[in-house]
Amino acid sequence: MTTLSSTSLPESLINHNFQSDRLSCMRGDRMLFTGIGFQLKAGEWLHVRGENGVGKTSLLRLLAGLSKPLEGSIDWNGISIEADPTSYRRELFFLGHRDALKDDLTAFENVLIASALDGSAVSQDQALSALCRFGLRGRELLPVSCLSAGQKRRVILARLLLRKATLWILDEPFNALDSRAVELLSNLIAEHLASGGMAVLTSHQSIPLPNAKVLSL
Ligand SMILES: Nc1ncnc2c1ncn2[C@@H]1O[C@H](COP(=O)(O)OP(=O)(O)OP(=O)(O)O)[C@@H](O)[C@H]1O
Repeated sequence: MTTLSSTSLPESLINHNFQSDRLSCMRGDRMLFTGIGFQLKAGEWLHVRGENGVGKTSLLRLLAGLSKPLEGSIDWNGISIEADPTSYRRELFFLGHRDALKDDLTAFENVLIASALDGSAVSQDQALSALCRFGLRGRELLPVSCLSAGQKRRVILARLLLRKATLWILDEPFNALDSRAVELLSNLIAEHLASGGMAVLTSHQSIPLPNAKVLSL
């Protein structure tokens, strides 16, 4: 297995650290999990695995700061994500189950608006080239409502390409993708990790990426 040399990373990334300790989560009257802990450093990723309904999405929503744990801590660079949620969100890209696209806008408009809201200045050329990289040439000016499930997913992945986030939290990112798009996304995640990024993914499939840590719920 390849390991990242800390000397090959920019100074600003070497000390990045994402960590949780003793997390527990309750949904309805059911305790989904207790005592969950992990630590990720620059270039590492966490594969969250488990059967349907075990709590993977619930865990990712906690890690993204979208809901609160019953107990336990989640720290980004040694600081609780609750203490400075704005800085944390700037470093984060979260891909949930739902596509989070505006159906009446085009793929191109969706990418431009999402990037503006993220605070990343993206040019029209960059947006078009990201959509093309994900095979959407010729589809970029269609309303998203006219795209297939896999094409909608590809629009989100074009956003991922443009977003300069250090931590990617991706819930079932390979869902609805064909084999070409799976390869593109795998390459994109590999590039992200090689440049010192981190990722937390759920997937029922094995993912051939280096520097994996596995968390089985
Ligand atoms: N708001 C809620 N209220 C009550 N129960 C909930 C709520 N959200 C989730 N659950 C329950 O919590 C359990 C875990 O759901 P979750 O979506 O985290 O599972 P998962 O491991 O991601 O499943 P899958 O592999 O099917 O996507 C499920 O039984 C679900 O019905």
